[in-house]
Amino acid sequence: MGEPSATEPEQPGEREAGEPVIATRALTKRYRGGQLAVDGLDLTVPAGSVFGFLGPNGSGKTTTIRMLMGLIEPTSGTARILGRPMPGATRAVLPHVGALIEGPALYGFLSGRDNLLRHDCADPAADPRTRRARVAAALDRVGLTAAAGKKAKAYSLGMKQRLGLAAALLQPRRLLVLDEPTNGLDPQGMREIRTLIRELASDGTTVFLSSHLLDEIEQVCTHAAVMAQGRLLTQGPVADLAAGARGRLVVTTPDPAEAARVLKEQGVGDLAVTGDRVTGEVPDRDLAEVNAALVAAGVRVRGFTVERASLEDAFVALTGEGFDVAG
Ligand SMILES: Nc1ncnc2c1ncn2[C@@H]1O[C@H](COP(=O)(O)OP(=O)(O)OP(=O)(O)O)[C@@H](O)[C@H]1O
Repeated sequence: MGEPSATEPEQPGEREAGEPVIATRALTKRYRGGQLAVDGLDLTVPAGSVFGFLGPNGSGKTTTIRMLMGLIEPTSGTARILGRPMPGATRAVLPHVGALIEGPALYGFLSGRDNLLRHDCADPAADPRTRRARVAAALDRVGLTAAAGKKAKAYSLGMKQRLGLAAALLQPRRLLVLDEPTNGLDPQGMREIRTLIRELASDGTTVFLSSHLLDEIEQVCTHAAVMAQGRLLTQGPVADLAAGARGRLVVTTPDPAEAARVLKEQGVGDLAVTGDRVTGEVPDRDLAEVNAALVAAGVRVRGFTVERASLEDAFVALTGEGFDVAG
């Protein structure tokens, strides 16, 4: 690790409470072949957040993560992690960052425990005197203590992923960067990893995870950024992003045809009738008046609500198209 200068703190970012854990300005990557993979990205990841980096395949998530971790140089723009510039401060920053990128590198013929011991040996910052205890604690953390003696090749995909997370947790971390941590897992494996992420976050670790799964982001993340074709569409608290898209008015009634007619008169657009449910865009006028108009027209109203918009609604509103997760 380099000598700290008079102007740079030795512990990255600790001086600046409240400073974002990740901040990029106009971060751009054009690959040699000419492909503009990331285009002018301004990303702000608050300390303590579980930050979902969402986008379809090919939208530039992995390229961004590789720039953040100092694995590739940006074409232009800047990235700061824990208040320090990347890739310049890579050696000072990375000991505080646990990463799981493109699946864990494991030796199948070694046990889970021996994989972690080996991994820790390769880390020059790791203290050999505390190695066994740290490996045991990391195995415990991810629920692999009972399977620690099994060869890694006998592990399920979910167990391998958890072992990869354990490797990232051998040291106390201020930031965890996880690239598609549930990719390829069955629903049970996904649940386990999501639970683990929530637990890690509740200890105060900032977690930055990429995903192409909208519901995953809604379930585990406090904040999110949405990427499409290398560009940032939006970022912020998940609740705000979803609220940015308007919900839908839902009227439940045994008189759906008459209800649809009245709602149309009341200025409700994009009406759809399915069984006893009539849905439409939330109109600009007072909903009490809309409801009163239904009742005045003799429509028997069983239910009258505005369904909360999901992150998917927000995405559709932003892009004008569905969120295609194929591939
Ligand atoms: N090494 C490379 N050289 C040239 N082009 C690349 C390279 N790596 C990625 N790309 C291209 O850059 C774009 C963004 O890719 P990237 O892998 O960052 O997206 P992603 O959102 O992480 O997608 P995925 O989830 O499929 O990994 C894609 O068009 C991809 O083909």
